[in-house]
Amino acid sequence: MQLDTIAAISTPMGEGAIAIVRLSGDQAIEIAGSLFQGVGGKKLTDVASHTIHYGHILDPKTKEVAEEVMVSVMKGPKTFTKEDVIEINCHGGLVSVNRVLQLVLNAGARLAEPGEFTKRAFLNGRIDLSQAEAVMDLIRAKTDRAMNVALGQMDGRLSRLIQKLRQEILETLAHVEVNIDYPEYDDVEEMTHQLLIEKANYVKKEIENLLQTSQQGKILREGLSTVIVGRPNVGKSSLLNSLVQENKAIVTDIPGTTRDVIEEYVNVRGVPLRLLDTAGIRETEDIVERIGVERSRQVLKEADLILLVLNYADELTAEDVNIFKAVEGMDVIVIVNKTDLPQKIDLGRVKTLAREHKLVTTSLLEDVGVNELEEAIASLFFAGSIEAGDMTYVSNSRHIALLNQAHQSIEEAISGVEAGVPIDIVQIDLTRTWEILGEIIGDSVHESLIDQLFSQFCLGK
Ligand SMILES: Nc1nc2c(c(=O)[nH]1)N(C=O)[C@@H](CNc1ccc(C(=O)N[C@@H](CCC(=O)O)C(=O)O)cc1)CN2
Ligand SMILES: Nc1nc2c(ncn2[C@@H]2O[C@H](COP(=O)(O)OP(=O)(O)OP(=O)(O)O)[C@@H](O)[C@H]2O)c(=O)[nH]1
Ligand SMILES: [Mg+2]
Repeated sequence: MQLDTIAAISTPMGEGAIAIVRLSGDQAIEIAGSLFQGVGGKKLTDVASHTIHYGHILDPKTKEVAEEVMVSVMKGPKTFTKEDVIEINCHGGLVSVNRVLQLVLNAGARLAEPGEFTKRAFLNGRIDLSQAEAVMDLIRAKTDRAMNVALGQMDGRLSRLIQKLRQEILETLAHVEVNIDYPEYDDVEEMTHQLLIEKANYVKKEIENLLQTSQQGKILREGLSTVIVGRPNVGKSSLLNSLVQENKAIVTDIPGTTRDVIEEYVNVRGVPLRLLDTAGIRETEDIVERIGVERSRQVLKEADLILLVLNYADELTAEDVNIFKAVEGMDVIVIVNKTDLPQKIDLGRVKTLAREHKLVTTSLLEDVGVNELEEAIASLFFAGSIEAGDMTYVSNSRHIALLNQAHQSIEEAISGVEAGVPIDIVQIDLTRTWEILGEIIGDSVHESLIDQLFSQFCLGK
């Protein structure tokens, strides 16, 4: 594929030890060579591939030294984009790296769009779409486990599975075709039906298995949305601080301290949590606090896990009971906090209200019970099973949506065969399933979708 030469800063925009301007395309080496002055006059166009060279970038107009650099020269196709790639390693700092980028653009490169390097890796056949999406997940991974899922997908784990299923469908279609072409055998119709049902059920089951990993996959990717709720002053913000092991949320003895929802990511025994501290729920005249309480109620609805905090040193109130009602049917851990103070709460009643939910007592002030709470969170979710390293997880909502569609169309094919629908109609459903699965790996996707996906990447990636 013939594409123009692109360039961008591939390191974060800020102060760093080193910053990289990356170029990719036919003209990459020539453009960099026109600006580079190496030791002893060596030319980038003459050097061996996959070598790095010390020298200076000169402004061609003034002949002045713009930067002291190391330049990597990598000739395609053994590069990330499969094109010629140049990486100019500059001193960190925005001015220097921007100056080099400007010179590179003046010398004939075009500023890359966000994700355009990875898009080229895709267009040139190095990676498929689900692998490219994994690159993005990798950058955004917030925990080790999320990163491992992304690495697995980048490695093509999901792609291989999808390809296997597509191959299965293709072979089935071919088989059916042959049977139709030789209808002189008596039992051909019977055999075709049986084969179709068998194969389609296999594919359906595999799709279901994948979809089953999607909840955990999504949790690994985005973190388990965990909302801390409770009346004012029970210790919700103290709990957030204790779990993230930092004073992120303001804690005071004034009820109504937290007004807005506070969000923090934390890894609790390998379970990635997106932890949300909320304003204490109560009736209030204070306008700001009231908005806060309303927000608390809203985030509650989208939670995967509720940490419901009660005060050990206070009697249960109607508000506490209301909060129990608001979280009915959700995954809840009940935390009775402030056990260092004299007991006023009726624990028997708490147990009745908590029903099957886990109950943990804590004194956040004295750091008691936090271990038990972490244990409860971990056991509630992965039950250790996530450790199984070579699982394939589906975590991307685009993939999940496509798998659901594929599942529906394969079901239609199966019920079609069972209802005695003509084979050519069934073939259409199977072909459709094959196409939908292809969209996951980018085999049959529209260009606008590809553009949209890659535009979500960082600039320079
Ligand atoms: N400096 C730098 N670091 C980087 C990248 C980069 O582009 N530049 N990457 C960019 O995201 C990642 C590494 N990803 C890469 C993937 C494949 C190839 C590559 O050239 N593969 C060839 C050659 C392998 C070989 O030497 O045999 C190939 O598979 O054909 C390079 C980088 C992370 N670190
Ligand atoms: N004695 C005791 N005090 C605690 C404990 N946990 C928290 N506190 C104190 O209780 C007060 C309220 O704690 P916060 O964490 O701000 O409570 P909150 O639920 O976030 O309160 P709002 O944001 O107002 O809803 C603070 O003075 C904390 O230091 C505990 O286990 N024991
Ligand atoms: Mg608070």
